[in-house]
Amino acid sequence: MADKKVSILKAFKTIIWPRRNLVFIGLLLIVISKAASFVTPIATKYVIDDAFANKDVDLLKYLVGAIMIAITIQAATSFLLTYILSVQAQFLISELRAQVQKQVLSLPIRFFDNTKSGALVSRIMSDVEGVRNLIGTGLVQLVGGTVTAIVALILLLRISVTMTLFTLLPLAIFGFIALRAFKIIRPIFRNRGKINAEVTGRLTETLGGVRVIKGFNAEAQENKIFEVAVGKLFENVKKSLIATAAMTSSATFLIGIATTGVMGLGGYKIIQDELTIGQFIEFTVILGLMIAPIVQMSNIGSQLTEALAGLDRTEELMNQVTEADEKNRTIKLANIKGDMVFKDVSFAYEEDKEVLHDISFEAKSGDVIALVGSSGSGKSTIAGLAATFLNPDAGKITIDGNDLAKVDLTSFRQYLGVVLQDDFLFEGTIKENILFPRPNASEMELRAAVKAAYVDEFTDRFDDGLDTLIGERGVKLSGGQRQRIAIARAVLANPKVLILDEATSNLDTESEALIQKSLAELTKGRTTFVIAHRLSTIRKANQILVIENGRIAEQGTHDELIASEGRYYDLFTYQARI
Ligand SMILES: Nc1ncnc2c1ncn2[C@@H]1O[C@H](COP(=O)(O)OP(=O)(O)OP(=O)(O)O)[C@@H](O)[C@H]1O
Repeated sequence: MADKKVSILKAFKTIIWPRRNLVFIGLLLIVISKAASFVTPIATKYVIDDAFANKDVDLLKYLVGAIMIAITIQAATSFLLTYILSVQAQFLISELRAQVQKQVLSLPIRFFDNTKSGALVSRIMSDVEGVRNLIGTGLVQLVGGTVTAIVALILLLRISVTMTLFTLLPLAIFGFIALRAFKIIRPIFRNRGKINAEVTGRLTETLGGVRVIKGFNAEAQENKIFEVAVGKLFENVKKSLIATAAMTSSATFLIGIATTGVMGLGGYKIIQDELTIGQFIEFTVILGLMIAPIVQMSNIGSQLTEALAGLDRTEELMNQVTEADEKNRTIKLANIKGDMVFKDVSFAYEEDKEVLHDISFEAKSGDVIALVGSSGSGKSTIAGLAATFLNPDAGKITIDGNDLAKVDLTSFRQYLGVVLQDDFLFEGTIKENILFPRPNASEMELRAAVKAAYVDEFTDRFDDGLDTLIGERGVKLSGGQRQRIAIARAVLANPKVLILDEATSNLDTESEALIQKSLAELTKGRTTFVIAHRLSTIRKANQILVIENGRIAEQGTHDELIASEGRYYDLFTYQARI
């Protein structure tokens, strides 16, 4: 998968061809600009050989005028070139970023379990930047440069065949070296993106987990890991620098040889009266016009290489199967009641390591299903399946009789709500965080949600109330307060199916009581799967599933399970004791 490369042809088809008009204008501009660049050397020859020799002031005026016009054209075209192409390239970069971000968000949860978020940030932000060189001035320069080199070559041959042939040999050697160097440089660039993503990924994690790092006094270890990672990055940059430097210096050396040869050979021809001084100067300047693009090629070549390497990685990401790609998801739910049935459901995260076995139960609309059991028994996995974050490997989950594996995800998830343990709050105001699932909810709905979750109990004490900023730039909230915001958010979303992962952290009794009340409010009339830690929640549940090693060990209401004095009874009496 990693070796699949974006070919120049493909990049041409998908990126350049759709913008052919702009690229064509770019090419036209570069041809005009390059054509204008020949005016100076040719005019110089006439200045020296004719105007000076014949003391022809009129010719001099005419030639100086021509040079002035040519220079103006060059300046204008180069400005337009950058303006048109670079702006278009940046526009394309923003478009691509948006596309990649969209793609990333449409990937299944399992993808995120295995990918560092920092790495994804780098994929979205940096990898697409390479197209700047494809659509921007890079490619046009390359084409323009090649055309210039060919025209220059013809002009040089017309001035002196021997001198031209003499310069071609070192240039051919350089071309050969450059081609070899690109082969070496491309994988280095490919790798750089990968290393960069790794480093950013680790760094994001380090900063996010700073409490754990400090708490375990693990700074030194973390520094070491980071040092090794940046070291790898350095090695990569060093390699590409060396390869580029070798190319540039061989260019300097070989061009030096060519120029020296021209000087010697040309000087000899002047002495022999086979060449005029004007022609000699014309030759030297035109030679410059031919060499410049060839040397530039090394630069542009590595830019294009980088662009293609970035696109390789983008392409890899774009080829990942998204949730929406699942073709069998054809049932669009228009409205749901919320009856959910698990029938013989099995699931494995990794092949041959089944973590859920033959899970069967029914959740009637509005029921609260409490999932209890020891750590790692499979409670979150069941909740993940109910939320369509995971798909069963065997068996079936139905919603109102429809196979959940065939249901269009958006149509189901609009009726889904989640309140997770460490619920995610964004930087912004409390109000924005509550409105997050339904930004256009009315003020009344907002108020109702705020009341139901007892958020006003603490926001009333803030000067800015619901408009108080939270997060890095605002107030810090307690665990209980954060939970209440998450609950208000879920109330506002008004889901039919609710996944609730109760926080295990102990809250003070007052906060606990408020959360109890708000949860009772939230679960009313919704099919709720709750990974339950609170006895009060469990007691009130319509059905308790005791999960052990991926199986339902016991199933029933609190009273039933207590009466049967089984696993639940043990768990309950143990918890009640402490
Ligand atoms: N993303 C994953 N990839 C591979 N294995 C996983 C993944 N997530 C969970 N598991 C495994 O699946 C099993 C069930 O995990 P699950 O998270 O459902 O348990 P749980 O009952 O919710 O545990 P806890 O109460 O500790 O949260 C565990 O053995 C766990 O190691």
